[in-house]
Amino acid sequence: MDVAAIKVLFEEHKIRKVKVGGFDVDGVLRGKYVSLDKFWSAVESGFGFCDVIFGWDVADVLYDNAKVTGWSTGYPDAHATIDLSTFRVLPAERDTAAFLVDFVNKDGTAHPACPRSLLRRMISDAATRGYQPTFSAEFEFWVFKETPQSLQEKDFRKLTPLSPGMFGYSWLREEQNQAFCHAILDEMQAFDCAIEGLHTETGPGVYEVALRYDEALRAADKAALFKTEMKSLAARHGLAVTFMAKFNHDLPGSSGHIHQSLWSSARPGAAPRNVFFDDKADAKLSTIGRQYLAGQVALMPELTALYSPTINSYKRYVPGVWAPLTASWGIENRTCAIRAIPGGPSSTRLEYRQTAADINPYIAMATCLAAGLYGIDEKLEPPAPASGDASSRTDLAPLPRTLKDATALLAKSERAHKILGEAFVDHYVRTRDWEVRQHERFVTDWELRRYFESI
Ligand SMILES: NC(=O)CC[C@H](N)C(=O)O
Repeated sequence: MDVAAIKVLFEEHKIRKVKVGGFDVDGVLRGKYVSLDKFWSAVESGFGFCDVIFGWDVADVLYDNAKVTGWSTGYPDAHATIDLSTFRVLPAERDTAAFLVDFVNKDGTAHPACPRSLLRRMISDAATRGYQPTFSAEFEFWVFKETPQSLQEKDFRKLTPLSPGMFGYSWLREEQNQAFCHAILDEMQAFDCAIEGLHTETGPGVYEVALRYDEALRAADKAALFKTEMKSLAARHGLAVTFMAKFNHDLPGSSGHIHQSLWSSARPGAAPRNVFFDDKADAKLSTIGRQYLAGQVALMPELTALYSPTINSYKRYVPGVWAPLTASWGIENRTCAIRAIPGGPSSTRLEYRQTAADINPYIAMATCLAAGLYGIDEKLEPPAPASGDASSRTDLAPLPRTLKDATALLAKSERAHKILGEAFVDHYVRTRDWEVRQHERFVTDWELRRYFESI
């Protein structure tokens, strides 16, 4: 989209203000309002954005081990470039346009810690092999009758869910919360985050949304923006949502599954077709599809820290709640980390099920793509598809069960460094190492309840 097209859109929507933002390593959208004058000059030549957004953690505490920025560099500005094609109007601020930015170095190369730039690089790696990745995300999230203040006051405990009881696919609960459900569907459509399906999952106040598929960068934008915008939308309804992987040990976790296929044109100018589809193959999955799948299965344990980024991600990995425990795949098998979905020429695809709602969509999608392309490059053959409960199989590689173990595997993975780039993986490992250390020193309420009196 060029400047002239944006000017027409600004006229049409009577835009008076602009908000620009970029996603950090934890998938948090960091942004600000800018005046129209500032916006137009930034469109021309970019603008400065303090690089502390890559120097602090999810709670704005400064890393003690980062190399990309820090006290030693003085936290200078990173250079941000506005992606005009991400134009949106904010649902609750109808005169305010929103744009996403990419972070770049002074020489124009991508900033090593910028997740959106990482995904761009993987998409361009796919393009050099002739493939266009088509992705989508689905998220489960829990909704509470709480506000940001009440969450703090209650210390995140004894929260009131939007609705009581276990009631999956509940026609009733949706009707009882109709204003909220309609707002999700209508506002997300208007915000270019179109939803294919919305339903209650099993648990008090838990919903699942399937976002419509799109070209990978746009799919990641939609996933990341959905999570951000959902929090604002809920607040306007007097509600709060969480995308934690596991907010309560007694209830199911929240998935963040990623649907994937690669598309390619047989010759220049021809319409692209889904190269995962082969009508004659098992599960309709072509050789390219099998190789892509094999790459993801082979690299799954060592890339887990990228797919499961928080301490909490690993609490979801328990038996009996459809969260995978092994590096496995199966045909229409929801106990596996990857579900092959045999469909028609356009719908045959892979569902990556290891990931939870706490993913940074850019990093998770970039990692899926990098691992899949690795499988194609190496012409890997996947293991036999798992049937029955793949989580209880002891012959399949287990997934790491803590962020500490997953980070150690990632740190020593030569393949991860090769396919995702030294600079990004080095920075990412540092951030996860920090996260582990932050957690290790913390005394939890579980410890107090268990040991305080009795030990
Ligand atoms: N929708 C589902 O397949 C359930 C997923 C499950 N809640 C998980 O954490 O992975």
